[in-house]
Amino acid sequence: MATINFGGVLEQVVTREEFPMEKAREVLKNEVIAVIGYGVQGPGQALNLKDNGFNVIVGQRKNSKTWDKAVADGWVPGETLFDIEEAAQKGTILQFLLSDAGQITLWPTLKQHLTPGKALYFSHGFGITYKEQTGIIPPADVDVILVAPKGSGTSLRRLFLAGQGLNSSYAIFQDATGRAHERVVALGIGVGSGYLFETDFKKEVFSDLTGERGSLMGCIQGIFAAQYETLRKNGHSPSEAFNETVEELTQSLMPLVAENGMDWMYANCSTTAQRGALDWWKKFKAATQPVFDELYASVAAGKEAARSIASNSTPDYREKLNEELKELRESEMWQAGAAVRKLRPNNA
Ligand SMILES: NC(=O)C1=CN([C@@H]2O[C@H](COP(=O)(O)OP(=O)(O)OC[C@H]3O[C@@H](n4cnc5c(N)ncnc54)[C@H](O)[C@@H]3O)[C@@H](O)[C@H]2O)C=CC1
Ligand SMILES: CC(=O)[C@](C)(O)C(=O)O
Ligand SMILES: [Mg+2]
Ligand SMILES: [Mg+2]
Repeated sequence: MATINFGGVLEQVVTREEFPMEKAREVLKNEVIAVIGYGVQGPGQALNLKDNGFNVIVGQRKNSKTWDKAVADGWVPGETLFDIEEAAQKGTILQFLLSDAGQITLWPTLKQHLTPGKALYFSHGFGITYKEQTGIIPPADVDVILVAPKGSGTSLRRLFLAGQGLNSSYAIFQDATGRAHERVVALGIGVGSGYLFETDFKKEVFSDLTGERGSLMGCIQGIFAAQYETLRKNGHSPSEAFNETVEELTQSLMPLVAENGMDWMYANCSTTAQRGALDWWKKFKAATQPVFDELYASVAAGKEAARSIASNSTPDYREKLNEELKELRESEMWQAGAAVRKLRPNNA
């Protein structure tokens, strides 16, 4: 473990330098890693593990779209692709990568295959932390571990193919074999993490649910929509409003933030912009702080979990989500966005 100073707080991280791929392969050489579920994280993690030389099989419902996707990705039925039960029986490490709601349905089946010494692996603290709601209570004689890539499974795969890596957190909920630590770190390196930072199941799910509802996904759409509306109300055209709200941010300014931080992005803008941004960010912070505190409380109380389980357990949940996504896509702002994207020189 390397000790790294994160803004004045010392934390332990695991990097690829100190835990190289050869070591990970050595640790897991006698394991069969069964990736259960082939949605977004499933493909990213399974393909990265396979390409990194691990022994991987995939478990997925037969006669489903994702079964066909697994076949198209090169998994061979009867050799490396099985129905969920068969994969769970063959695996020594079961990577439970169904949707959080799907995990509840499948748990009674999966549990039967968690024989002593196996490891149960999650990419989210959800099932374990909200056990009153999920009923997921693992037997005492298996390891229970977590590697949570901090990003989409799609990005995990893309970054791997580009020779880079996504950061992940890792946690141990139960160490039955004495090998939980080496198993979880080896898996974290194997799925393509750039480095791993330590957490626990509860902290992982509380921060993750806050982040995706907050600044990563929910809040950002909210502030885009609010600023766009103000500009439109005041007579600005859709192209002007979209450029000044989204396009400039994603194309020009966020890459600078990613590269070297907020002050660097500010420093590369005009002194006029810097003056205004330095004055106004505190006002926006004060306005949104109560909403973030409300959000965190809702996550901690299990209300966000309850809502997600209830809405993702209905048979038509996918259609309903697609309808809501369509509404977003067809809003004037994102239609303006589609037109703006087409005009980018590299798309033209
Ligand atoms: N989407 C992402 O990139 C990220 C996901 N995670 C976590 O990884 C885990 C997997 O998430 P996703 O890949 O997004 O899942 P997903 O929502 O794409 O579903 C994964 C698979 O579960 C199957 N499934 C759903 N309900 C089922 C049921 N009742 N019976 C059998 N199969 C069922 C689906 O067909 C799909 O193949 C979750 O715990 C999630 O919170 C963590 C980080 C990022
Ligand atoms: C991609 C990710 O990390 C999220 C947003 O937390 C998720 O998909 O659940
Ligand atoms: Mg996340
Ligand atoms: Mg999440």
